[in-house]
Amino acid sequence: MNTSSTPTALGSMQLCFYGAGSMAEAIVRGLIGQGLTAPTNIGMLNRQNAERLTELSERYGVVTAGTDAAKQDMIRNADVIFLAPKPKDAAGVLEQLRDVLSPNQLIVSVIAGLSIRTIEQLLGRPMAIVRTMPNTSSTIGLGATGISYSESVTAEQRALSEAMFQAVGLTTVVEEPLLDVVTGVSGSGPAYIYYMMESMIAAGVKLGLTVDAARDLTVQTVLGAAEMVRTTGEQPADLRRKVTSPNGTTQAAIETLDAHEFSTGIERAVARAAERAGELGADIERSALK
Ligand SMILES: NC(=O)C1=CN([C@@H]2O[C@H](COP(=O)(O)OP(=O)(O)OC[C@H]3O[C@@H](n4cnc5c(N)ncnc54)[C@H](OP(=O)(O)O)[C@@H]3O)[C@@H](O)[C@H]2O)C=CC1
Ligand SMILES: O=C(O)[C@@H]1CCC=N1
Repeated sequence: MNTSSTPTALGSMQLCFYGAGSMAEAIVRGLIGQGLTAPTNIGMLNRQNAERLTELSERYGVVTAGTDAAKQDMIRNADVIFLAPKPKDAAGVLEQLRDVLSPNQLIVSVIAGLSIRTIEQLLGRPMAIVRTMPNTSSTIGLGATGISYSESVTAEQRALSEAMFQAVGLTTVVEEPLLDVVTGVSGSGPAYIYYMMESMIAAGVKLGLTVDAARDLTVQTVLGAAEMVRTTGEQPADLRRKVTSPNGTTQAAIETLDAHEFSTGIERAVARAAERAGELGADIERSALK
């Protein structure tokens, strides 16, 4: 991935991941793997799972904070704070941060549905906030991240945050309301592909392939199809037509998918995920107004 625009400042900054789950790990692994910062510049904390923090520290060499005092220090000393708890825990986390943050710190949220306005309400003031929607493929540098900014985010902070997410994949800056759509397409998207792969593998096995053969063939098919779209620049629909011989096997399969309303199902799934992101955000907003 392109790291040529990486601000050199990042290497000397302290990052704090508030929440040490799957998404936080995916970003941390990507940042370290791409050499964007040293593990010792990365702090991670969670609510109570000490075993998880030990695992992360052993795996990546990051600094972790288990006690309340260590957590407070880590937050206070951070230049950039990534908010990575589940949406249901977000209001509590922001209330804990309210009196600890200072105005020069940059907040980067990965929390689905949580708006910049609600973050500011819960923090009690406007701040430099980067709202993002990444995905777990950031782990291997192939993430896809949508990004929006609060008004006070400076050009330098924008460059910094885009460089961080470009280090773990591609980024696209969108108007904030569209982040829910990004959630439906690429935030949740890996799960749709995994689900399809599960079905393809199960079908192959049911029809006589070994599990290994069904898995290998499915993985290579998905990888090859994605690379074909990416490298040829052709539309997926055109590439699909090239596989589909008149009255052949693919046509028979696509007709079967159509009979099960495949496209409608995917469209509805993306729209429902986007809608669900809005619902999660509205729930947090209600907590903010209490
Ligand atoms: N997973 C994904 O594919 C994606 C997730 N996201 C977003 O990322 C966020 C995190 O998701 P994910 O990583 O899957 O979730 P996980 O459940 O894996 O991780 C959540 C983390 O938050 C910590 N946490 C919860 N409450 C607190 C608290 N009060 N103080 C400190 N830490 C706390 C948990 O700690 P403990 O274990 O100790 O309770 C845990 O480390 C969500 O908001 C989600 O919307 C965005 C894009 C993709
Ligand atoms: O399922 C979720 O809510 C999170 C957000 C996007 C992917 N996982």
